[in-house]
Amino acid sequence: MQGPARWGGRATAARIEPAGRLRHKEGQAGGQAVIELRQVGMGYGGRRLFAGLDLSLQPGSFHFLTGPSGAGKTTLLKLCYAELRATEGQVMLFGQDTRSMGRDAVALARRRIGVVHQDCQFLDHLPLAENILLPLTVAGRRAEGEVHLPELLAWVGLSRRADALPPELSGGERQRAALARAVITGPEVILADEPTGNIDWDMSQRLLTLLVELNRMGRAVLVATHDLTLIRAAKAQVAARVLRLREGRLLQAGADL
Ligand SMILES: Nc1ncnc2c1ncn2[C@@H]1O[C@H](COP(=O)(O)OP(=O)(O)OP(=O)(O)O)[C@@H](O)[C@H]1O
Repeated sequence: MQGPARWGGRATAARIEPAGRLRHKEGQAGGQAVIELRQVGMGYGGRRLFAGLDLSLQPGSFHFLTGPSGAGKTTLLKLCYAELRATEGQVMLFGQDTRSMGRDAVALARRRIGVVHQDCQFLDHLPLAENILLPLTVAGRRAEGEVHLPELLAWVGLSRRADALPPELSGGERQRAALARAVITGPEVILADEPTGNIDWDMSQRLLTLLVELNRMGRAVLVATHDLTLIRAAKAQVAARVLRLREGRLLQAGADL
């Protein structure tokens, strides 16, 4: 595994952060949350999933979100990056209420959030490197990405797979590629939905380490996962808060985890 010592830790972190933003630390007194949900309610087709839900992600924080299948973890993540609009309450992105933001403002805020989706889809006809560059290509910032790409690929351990097509990748390689794609724009927040869903324990650990490293670089990280073993393993690496979504309520998990 490539650890911070091997690839240069913080110095490298600065280089894989093209946007050159941030360096907040968790616990900055009274600091503005990067994402905040206030009394949020959400449901589909008249069926309420949750209500009165509060969540505040501070810069530099690390949260796990757990809960039974169908509790609404993916839905909650989608609210956090304004993929969905809440049916009740306020969703604040970087201090702005999404209800009063136009489409462009929401799009700008979303660029500051990197998302690793549960199914991590790629364009199968494009090599891995192109897929990772895609968010910057679309934003007209491809050249910026090309400068950082070799180091980013090395960081996720995929230097030798740059030319591979997505269908040729293993599950763990896909997850790491998805993480690289999520961070190439230099987001301030990383939201990961079951990033270790289909990969073995060693690879889960490796992915966890990458997320912890991102967090040490100052990013807020929120990971939705069923995997309580992963959460327990993370405790040795990071001061993470564990939130449990269950029967429409979001609770801080106790010492039983
Ligand atoms: N677009 C949608 N339309 C209707 N119902 C939906 C939609 N998306 C999700 N649901 C339902 O909402 C509930 C919560 O789904 P969600 O995917 O958020 O849960 P989850 O906790 O992430 O589940 P899992 O752990 O299985 O991924 C489920 O019952 C799901 O079927």
